[in-house]
Amino acid sequence: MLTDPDRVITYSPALTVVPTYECFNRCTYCNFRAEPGQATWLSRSQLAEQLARAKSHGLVEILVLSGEVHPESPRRAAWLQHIVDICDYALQQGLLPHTNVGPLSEMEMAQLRAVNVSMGLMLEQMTPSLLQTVHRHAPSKVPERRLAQIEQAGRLRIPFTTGLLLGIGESEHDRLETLRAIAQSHDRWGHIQEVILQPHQPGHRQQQARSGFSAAALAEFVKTAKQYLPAEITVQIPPNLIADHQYVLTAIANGARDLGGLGPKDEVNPDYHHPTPERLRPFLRSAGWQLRPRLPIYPQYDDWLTPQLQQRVKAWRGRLVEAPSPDLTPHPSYEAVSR
Ligand SMILES: O=c1nc2n(C[C@H](O)[C@H](O)[C@H](O)CO)c3cc(O)ccc3cc-2c(=O)[nH]1
Ligand SMILES: C[C@H]1O[C@@H](n2cnc3c(N)ncnc32)[C@H](O)[C@@H]1O
Ligand code: MET
Ligand code: SF4
Repeated sequence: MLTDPDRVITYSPALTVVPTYECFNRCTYCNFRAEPGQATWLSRSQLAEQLARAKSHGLVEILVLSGEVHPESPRRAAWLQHIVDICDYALQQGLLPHTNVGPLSEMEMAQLRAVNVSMGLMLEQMTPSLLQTVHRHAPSKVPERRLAQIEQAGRLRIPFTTGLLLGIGESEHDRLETLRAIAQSHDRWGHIQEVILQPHQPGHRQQQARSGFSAAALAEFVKTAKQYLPAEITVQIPPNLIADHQYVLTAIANGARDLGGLGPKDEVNPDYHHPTPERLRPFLRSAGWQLRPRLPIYPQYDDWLTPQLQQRVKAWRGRLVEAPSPDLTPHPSYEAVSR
């Protein structure tokens, strides 16, 4: 098939799996968390059911997103093991896990490395001023701590996704500092495959409703991100958080090339449905862009993985090459599953 590689926009057919919603942090913008002790952990039968559904819909990535147990809690080890078990089971089912569960010790991260094809942690923003506001009760969001995580991932050679949460009280200058920190870490380790520009959008569950980050400002910020980040890092934007889809095209014109995980439910922002690839494809095509599924690991990192994981990834790359989209097109009932 002849396609201009410069006119391709990617997404990852993904299902988000949540080990637990309980979280000891209280980010004021969060629509996800439950009080520690007040949420059950995902059971094996629930997981089995979700993964079966993911497979029937042609999804490939299992995005493991979790609330967090305090690093010093006696329940921390069980929490980590629960996450490892989920990734393990997803691999057994032929799916590819990507875990983003907050800061991890070096041992914890090394353990997850063996069962993930890539991992992630949003840097959010580097300015410590947010520790007085949205992150006042969120020890996991200490910027130096998160930056140290990104460094740790580089040392462990883990293909990594990070990003900025925009519109949580940071200044324009703060955003540049955050981009610079990511660029510097990548210069040291070369491990950042993509950077998510995540516009904060208010949901119905959050503690403090501030207004969302505008679609126009996001599209404009893509330009800045492209200036500050190394060219090989892909800029990702979430189409469900961009109310007016014309701005998706503006963001693409400004350098965004990926639409992130598209799946039946956005667990982080349940008030905002993902558009289906079927809906996005003709819309992008009319502007001259081809929408294509990708794996949660970018090809340049395949040889960083253990031989076992490389084998899994290779099997999927074969399928992606042979059948760029029909094979991965979600089932027609996809929209019906939303919410
Ligand atoms: O891979 C990631 N995807 C993130 N996603 C997107 C995710 O890829 C998917 O859009 C769905 O959640 C998949 O069902 C977010 C979506 C939101 O609405 C808000 C925040 C995030 C944050 C992440 C993230 O940190 N890592
Ligand atoms: C998993 C990631 O989700 C992001 N996140 C959390 N809450 C929201 C929200 N209301 N809007 C947008 N992004 C959010 C944070 O950046 C976190 O790190
Ligand atoms: N708790 C993790 C973080 O904030 C990931 C999920 S957030 C909904 O980084
Ligand atoms: S954003 Fe993540 S760390 Fe913050 S409260 Fe929600 S689940 Fe916890």
